[in-house]
Amino acid sequence: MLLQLRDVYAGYDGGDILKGVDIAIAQGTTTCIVGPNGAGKSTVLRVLSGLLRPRKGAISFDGRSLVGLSPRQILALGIVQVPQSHSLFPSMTVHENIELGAYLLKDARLIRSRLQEIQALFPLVKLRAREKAGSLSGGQQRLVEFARCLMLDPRVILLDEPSMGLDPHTFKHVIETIRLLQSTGRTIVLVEQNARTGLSLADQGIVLENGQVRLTGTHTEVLNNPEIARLYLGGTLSNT
Ligand SMILES: Nc1ncnc2c1ncn2[C@@H]1O[C@H](COP(=O)(O)OP(=O)(O)OP(=O)(O)O)[C@@H](O)[C@H]1O
Repeated sequence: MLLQLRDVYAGYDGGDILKGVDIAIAQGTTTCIVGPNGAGKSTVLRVLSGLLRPRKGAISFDGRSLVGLSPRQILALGIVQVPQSHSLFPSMTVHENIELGAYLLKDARLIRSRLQEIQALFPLVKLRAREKAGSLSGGQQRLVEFARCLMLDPRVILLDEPSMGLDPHTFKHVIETIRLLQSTGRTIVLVEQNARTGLSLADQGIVLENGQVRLTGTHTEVLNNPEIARLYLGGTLSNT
């Protein structure tokens, strides 16, 4: 397994939010974590990115422990989180924003070649390179945020509720962008409120409830689990 959490306990001043979480993620797959508000989904991403140190338990990435590493060290190992929207600098150009994604890199040639790869994958990044990021549509800005994270050539991409607050058009754009990231063979860990959509993008589905993994399975196993369907995927999500 590329990424593994074993019996992880983590939380804030108020006590543990994650209470013995076990998650195993294979290289090149997409895992979607669903569950009710407050279940600890974002907290799982926080322990993976190093923003929150687990109180107990093990987290390993490609055979090495991540516990105790700083967010910067974890980033340098190739685990990046795409920030929730509005993280671009609107008065800077698209190109300048993309370049900021390379801030850990020193080698100008490497930066150039990464930029070319990203432009090939996201033609918009080249087409609109000189325009201010703030002049792009919401969906285009999200796309630039996703593209920017590729400057570090990450092995793992963490996405926290990428669909949150988006209009249907932008939402479609974001789903297409996630599919594009998947096509590059990246490992993706996705937390998604829109459980049906999130799970349909994923190889593996994880239902987190009250800081514990309630169910792990393929996305169809999770989608078809009668109890899960009733609790989390019921009528309200059926038309998304
Ligand atoms: N920085 C923080 N300090 C203290 N408590 C926090 C902090 N961040 C989150 N919490 C608490 O931890 C619990 C789990 O939060 P988390 O964000 O992981 O939930 P979630 O499953 O992602 O749900 P949501 O969809 O509501 O974000 C919540 O009760 C929340 O109030």
